[in-house]
Amino acid sequence: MSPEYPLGTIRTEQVWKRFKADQQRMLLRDKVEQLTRKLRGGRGEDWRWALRDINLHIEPGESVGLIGSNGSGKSTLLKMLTRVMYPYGGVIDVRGRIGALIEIRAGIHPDLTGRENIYLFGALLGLKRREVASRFDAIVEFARLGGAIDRQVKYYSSGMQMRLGFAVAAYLEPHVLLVDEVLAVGDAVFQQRCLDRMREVAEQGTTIVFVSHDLPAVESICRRGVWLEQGSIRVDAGIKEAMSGYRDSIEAQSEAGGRVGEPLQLLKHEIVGDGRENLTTDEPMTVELTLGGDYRGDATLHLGVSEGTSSPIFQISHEIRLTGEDHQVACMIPNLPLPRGRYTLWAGVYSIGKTDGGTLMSWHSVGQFDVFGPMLDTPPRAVVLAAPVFVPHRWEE
Ligand SMILES: Nc1ncnc2c1ncn2[C@@H]1O[C@H](COP(=O)(O)OP(=O)(O)OP(=O)(O)O)[C@@H](O)[C@H]1O
Repeated sequence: MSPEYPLGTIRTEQVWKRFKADQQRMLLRDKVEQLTRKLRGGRGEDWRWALRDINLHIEPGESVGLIGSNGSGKSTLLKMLTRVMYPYGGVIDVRGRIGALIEIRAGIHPDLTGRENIYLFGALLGLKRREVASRFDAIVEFARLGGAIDRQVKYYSSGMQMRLGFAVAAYLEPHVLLVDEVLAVGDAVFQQRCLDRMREVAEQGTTIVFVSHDLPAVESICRRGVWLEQGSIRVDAGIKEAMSGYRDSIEAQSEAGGRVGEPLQLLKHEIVGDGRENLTTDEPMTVELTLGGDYRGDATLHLGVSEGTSSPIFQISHEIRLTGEDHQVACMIPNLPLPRGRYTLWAGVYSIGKTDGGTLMSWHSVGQFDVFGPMLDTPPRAVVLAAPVFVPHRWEE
């Protein structure tokens, strides 16, 4: 790369990465194919592309969320940015000091104490001892390690190791901060503090690349979203646009989920408000369903509501008796606890019984609906709401 790119720049040009298929997880069919290739004089090796032609230009100070389903290549890309792995082809250049938390134990030496690890890491980043010393207290304080700082890291719990790893990565003032899923190891309060710290370092001009399946957390930190699908960049856009495309694709996949051949089908559904009008926050909502199928017996019907993603905000259940005829059932919620927005309704039916308990209609998204009413109040920075529930309330002073 030419030296004119400033510190904090990340550039990847036509990056490809492949792995040998995991021998242990290889299906018999793959094995037969591999042997056939060998017999025909081929190399007999089975490669899978984990990343295909990745071109990313990230400017200093940008905060980028890498999203995508399991196995789409997010961690592999992050590992290559930290130079833990090298590409098969293409060029990767990350300018400046890199702080990375990509695996709980990455970069942490178990035989050294927490203190020694902090100084070692600082030295590896090219910081002077004095520079590390001036940040030392902040690291220990953030990681809540107290007296354990002079204990060997091998005696730390995984939560303590993660806290040390994050504090070191985020407080030694890297030009680029790379964070993978690992935050999930910490408790909810610590996760909030990490998100808050990431926001702070972003504001100070550090470039951030954040990988997580916790979409609200990614949305609260990142301005730009890169959605990876089967090793390729599917969308590289503003975080809202990238998220909404990714969420739609999760929903489409679950709607397309193989329900053909199940004993029950959802023939009709309707979601209506009071007097069959629009749905409004804190007003009634009625869900009417017609189930078809010749199953006879007792079953549990589950309904759920999610906001875009596949994790419902709430879920309610009801026992029903199926007679083999079309079955109509309605559920009324007197005070809809949802603020203004677009939501997805989910449904599933499972039989009750000693001998034949099982899936009659698997859990899947049924349709979307809009709620009119107040917007949710904006929380303070880096506070991630697990779900947007409207709580009726009144203030007095
Ligand atoms: N060391 C490895 N050896 C063989 N295959 C690997 C290796 N690391 C990753 N892969 C494969 O590369 C692909 C991409 O994996 P990667 O872990 O980067 O995906 P991911 O998007 O981070 O997934 P997740 O969300 O589950 O963490 C997967 O098919 C995975 O099985």
